[in-house]
Amino acid sequence: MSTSFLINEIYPCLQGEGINLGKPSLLVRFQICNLRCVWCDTPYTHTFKSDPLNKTEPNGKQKYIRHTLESLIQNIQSQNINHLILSGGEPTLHNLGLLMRSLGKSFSAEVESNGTRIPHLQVPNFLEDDYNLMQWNISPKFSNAGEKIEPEALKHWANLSKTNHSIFFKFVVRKSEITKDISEILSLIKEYNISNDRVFLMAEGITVDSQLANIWLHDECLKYGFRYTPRLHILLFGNKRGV
Ligand SMILES: Nc1nc2[nH]cc(C(=O)O)c2c(=O)[nH]1
Ligand code: SF4
Ligand SMILES: [Mg+2]
Repeated sequence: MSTSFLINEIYPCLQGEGINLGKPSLLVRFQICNLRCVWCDTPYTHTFKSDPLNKTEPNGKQKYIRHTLESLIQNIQSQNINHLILSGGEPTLHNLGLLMRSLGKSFSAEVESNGTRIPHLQVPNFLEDDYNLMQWNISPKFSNAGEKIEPEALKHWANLSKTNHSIFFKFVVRKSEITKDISEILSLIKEYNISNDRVFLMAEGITVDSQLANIWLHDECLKYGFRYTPRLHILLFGNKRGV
């Protein structure tokens, strides 16, 4: 059976978060997630309340597309953008190694992952060398998301980050609970020996207001030596699909 990829949407955009903020990119959003964060901003990748069930169609036809490796590559190559954001859902539920090996060296990529999985142990055909084919933006979800971290998986990413300089950690925090969030993040990075320099803090929220007036976040980042990331697409467009 050939490998297939469940794709929710593909669109050009400027990377809105993290170390490549502002970089022209093609966002490839994979369907399915193994978590259920309370503040998830992309529930349409894995719940049946919104997308992918199209309520206007009698049989609730699903909106995501099952691509073969070949058709996904064709779609990506036709868009003339050579930097990919592989997001979701949880993209590591799909074979990203095979995808990037097949696309070849003219494409670069960064993965937006929740860090609960260990691809070379859990994804058939994901090779240890494949980690070097993309940057990894690992965003562990903890109590503020109503989720728990996967200790073995976080240990894996933390260990890999010692030798692989393209691994970053992005923690979503809330102004209303910043003391609790920071204290959990500090104990996580201590326990897993993650360097502060690899850590981004990002304010939770899908409204323009939630991304403004974040001096509190600036101050926390400066205090602990973390990096600050805004959410550019939310600042520019608010809560909108495809941006
Ligand atoms: N512009 C833009 N940049 C992004 N970076 C990560 C995104 C995501 O949804 O994971 C995202 C997104 O949805 N839009
Ligand atoms: S890991 Fe990401 S996509 Fe999955 S439920 Fe949490 S926020 Fe949503
Ligand atoms: Mg997102």
